[in-house]
Amino acid sequence: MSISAQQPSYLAKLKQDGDFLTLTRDNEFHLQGCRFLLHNNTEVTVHDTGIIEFEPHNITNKDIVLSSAVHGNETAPIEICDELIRELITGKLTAKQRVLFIFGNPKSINIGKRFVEENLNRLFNGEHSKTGLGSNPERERAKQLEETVSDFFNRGGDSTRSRCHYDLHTAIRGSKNEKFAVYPFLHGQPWKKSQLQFLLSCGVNTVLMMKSSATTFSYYSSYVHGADAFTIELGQVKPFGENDMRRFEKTKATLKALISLESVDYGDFNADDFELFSVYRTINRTAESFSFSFADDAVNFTGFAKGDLLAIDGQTRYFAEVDGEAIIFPNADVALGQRALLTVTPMQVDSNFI
Ligand SMILES: O=C(O)CCC(=O)N[C@@H](CCC(=O)O)C(=O)O
Ligand SMILES: [Zn+2]
Repeated sequence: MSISAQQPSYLAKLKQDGDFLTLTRDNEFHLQGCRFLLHNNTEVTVHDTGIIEFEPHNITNKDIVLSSAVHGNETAPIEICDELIRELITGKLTAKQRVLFIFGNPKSINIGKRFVEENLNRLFNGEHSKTGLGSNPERERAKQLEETVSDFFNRGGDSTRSRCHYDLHTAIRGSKNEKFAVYPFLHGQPWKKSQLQFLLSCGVNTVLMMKSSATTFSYYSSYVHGADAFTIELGQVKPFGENDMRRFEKTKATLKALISLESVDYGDFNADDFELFSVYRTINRTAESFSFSFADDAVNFTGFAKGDLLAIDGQTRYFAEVDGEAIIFPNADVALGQRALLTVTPMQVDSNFI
């Protein structure tokens, strides 16, 4: 980002009301950057549309990335981040840690759709620049977001600092377990109980352990920057104004504490507090004719008996291979070659949790 010497015309209003979300929505593709100090000496940097950083004047030990609107119609996470940003700018909340907020896809917020041309959350980890398709705004945005996150973590300092990235989403379908997180593939590294405790404090007691690399934003931060990164599903997709914000109180309070305290105690780990799942397999859509055997309103975590038909992809029929194989993120409408379904089976805490 280039920050010009001349302060932008939006600055006085932004300082007064903290409404970075409206500013982002009014500038779908680009916003002049700027830097300013709050009364509490926090340095605020607007990097571009939808990208704002807070750097407190005190010594910090955490670098926190909070993203929302990677899918534009997933409004509850946007409303949560909007509130946190407003409170930081207006001084109601004081940052004690470095924090970078990202509204991923501003135009998709405005059209109320998951994406405009291409699913942004399939374009990370370099996928944005792979040959095949020409560029489009989502590919450019994925590249910019990777560069911004890299720059943010690198400026934070060495790897003794705690790096985290919570990518906030809501799911298309209802879910038996309303809130759940996806723990990206760690390539054999152990899963962290302290992160599960953080998630529990957010009201998230269900976690899926991925078994392979991905092109998602959370996998990128985990794999490339060693961050504790998760995709966090906070409920079901709803339009603005229709979210019951009482359902997000624990998440908001936990994020506020994370940002505004030097350290937070999330209590002792107790395996019984969690429902953990291991990804059993990923089913991609490869044919034009693709359908599921279950109803459009079948919820995430619905389990099937061994031998039950799950999906038909062209000539291929997929049957449940084990009793209790449960469906996550079924979506028959994805582009060819993309994930149409994840299935999971329960798992227990073992020695690979530290
Ligand atoms: O409900 C759905 O079908 C999708 C909800 C969603 O956007 N989930 C993320 C999960 C990303 C991950 O696997 O870490 C996505 O599909 O991008
Ligand atoms: Zn999403």
